[in-house]
Amino acid sequence: MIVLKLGGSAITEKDRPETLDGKSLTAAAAAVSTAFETGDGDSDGDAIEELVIVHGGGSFGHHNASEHGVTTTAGSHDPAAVHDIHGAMTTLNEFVLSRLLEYDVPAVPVHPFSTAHRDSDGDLTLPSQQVSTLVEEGFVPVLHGDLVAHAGEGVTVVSGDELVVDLARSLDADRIGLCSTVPGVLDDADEVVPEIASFDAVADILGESEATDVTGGMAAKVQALLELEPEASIFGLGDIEPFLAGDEPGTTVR
Ligand SMILES: Nc1ncnc2c1ncn2[C@@H]1O[C@H](COP(=O)(O)OP(=O)(O)OP(=O)(O)O)[C@@H](O)[C@H]1O
Ligand SMILES: C=C(C)CCOP(=O)(O)O
Repeated sequence: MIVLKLGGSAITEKDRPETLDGKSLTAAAAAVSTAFETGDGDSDGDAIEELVIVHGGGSFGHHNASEHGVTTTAGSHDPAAVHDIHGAMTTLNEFVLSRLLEYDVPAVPVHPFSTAHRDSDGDLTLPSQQVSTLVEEGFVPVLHGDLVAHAGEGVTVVSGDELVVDLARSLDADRIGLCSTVPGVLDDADEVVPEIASFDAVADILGESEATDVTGGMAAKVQALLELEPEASIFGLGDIEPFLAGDEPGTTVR
């Protein structure tokens, strides 16, 4: 079981509201298709059979959430905000799904707003039975960063990264990959840091996203991945194929 996140910064023009990066999305869909269908998808030469995709927001969702003052902790009770933010994410989800379908990946949508919630401490509950059943039935579920019902706050944002971590646990994933617009976590000299084992060791070089982002950029990503038992890789668009083939491109978070 592989959980792969297509970062919003990789598949959209993150600094231009609601603008897709069509070329990058096509490259991502082609790479997933190669691994899923052709038989050279993993190190044994077998096609990948169990894959869950999560995508982020990029220029869809973050701008809308920022305008409405909604973050992962600060909520809203305004139905217009819900339609605006969730609507932007489902629009992007439609783009992602149709591109994957064009490449014969059996992609189907799962919208976290309709299935997940947070309690008053902000802890997320994301039922995974629907996702695992879809996988068993041969589909590739495609979830996305979204809004979720949040006790005491109305609705708050759930990032794709948080969904990845939650799904990796509940689905007992073997491999976790986060594709972003950077080739990995970069040090002060813009070189890829090959391995991260503690947050303190890299806290000084980790920052937020350069574009509008309500979920914390690279720092939040690394922090979330360090909580996981299995290793996770952070890599750029060109490394989706090697990752799905069994390599550990970019930065490995252990
Ligand atoms: N040390 C670092 N190495 C690499 N990127 C960093 C670093 N510090 C901050 N960043 C920023 O983090 C961004 C990646 O995080 P971001 O949350 O934008 O990625 P994403 O998951 O692809 O997008 P989204 O959150 O929209 O899904 C990079 O584009 C860069 O601007
Ligand atoms: C801003 C929204 C609604 C989702 C953000 O998801 P992310 O891009 O994975 O952080």
